Amino acid sequence: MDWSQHLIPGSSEAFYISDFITADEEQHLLRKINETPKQKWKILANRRLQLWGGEVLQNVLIRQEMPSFLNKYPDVIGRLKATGAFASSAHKSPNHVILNEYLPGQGIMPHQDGPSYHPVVATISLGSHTVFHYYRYNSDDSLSSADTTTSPAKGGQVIDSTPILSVFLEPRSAIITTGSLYTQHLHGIEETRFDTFSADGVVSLTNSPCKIPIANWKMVRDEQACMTLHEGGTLGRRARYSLTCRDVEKVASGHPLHKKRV
Ligand SMILES: O=C(O)CCC(=O)C(=O)O
Ligand SMILES: [Fe+2]
Repeated sequence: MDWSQHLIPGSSEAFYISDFITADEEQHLLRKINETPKQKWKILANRRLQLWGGEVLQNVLIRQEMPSFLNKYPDVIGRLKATGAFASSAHKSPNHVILNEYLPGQGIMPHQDGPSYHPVVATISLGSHTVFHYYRYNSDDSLSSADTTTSPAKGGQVIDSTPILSVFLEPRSAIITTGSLYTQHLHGIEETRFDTFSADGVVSLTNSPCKIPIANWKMVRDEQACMTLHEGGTLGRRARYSLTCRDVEKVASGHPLHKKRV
């Protein structure tokens, strides 16, 4: 993988790959996601999610088999492994996937992913674009916080509401976040039904008058998105499904792979 070609301008730790999966693969994944049994969904206050590869308990993965739509067709896991992004992680490959569903108007508050994972995350977007922001803490004395999968800032740390880096994620793209962008910063998606852009890749934030440059706007391929980013305009969000792929460094031994632990 020629990483320099995918490096997001303004960052040395985030990489954007458009069309990481094909439109046919995306349709297949969306169909499989729709067909998963209801009880596989975990219902949160403002979105639903599924866990694949197992559950993480006290930073340890209790393994379950990956579904074939993640490691056979399409072989998302193998393709991510082949990029080399996980070359220095414990298993040299993601072993855990969170599938998040965002209906229009849903998002995820700024948070850190916590210490269970090797500090590389690959996120694949399906079904809709979104705008993804990275934030920093305001104070220097910020403790490195989260001990769960997605916990908001804790312990009185103040988050700077102006993102340090903002990216446009097309359906079928992958974004790979590494290093201090993972370990020291937060990430989140605003809760909005529409994203409003002004010319040359600038997005309006929903909760403040701020306008923020989209760092990867010149890397976007989709024709309509490209035009909107160039000329300004509004893009409505559709239902987005994201695959957040990571390597949980500690894996419990001695548990049969196929049996779910209760
Ligand atoms: O949906 C996304 O793109 C981000 C999800 C996320 O940050 C998480 O699951 O920790
Ligand atoms: Fe996250």
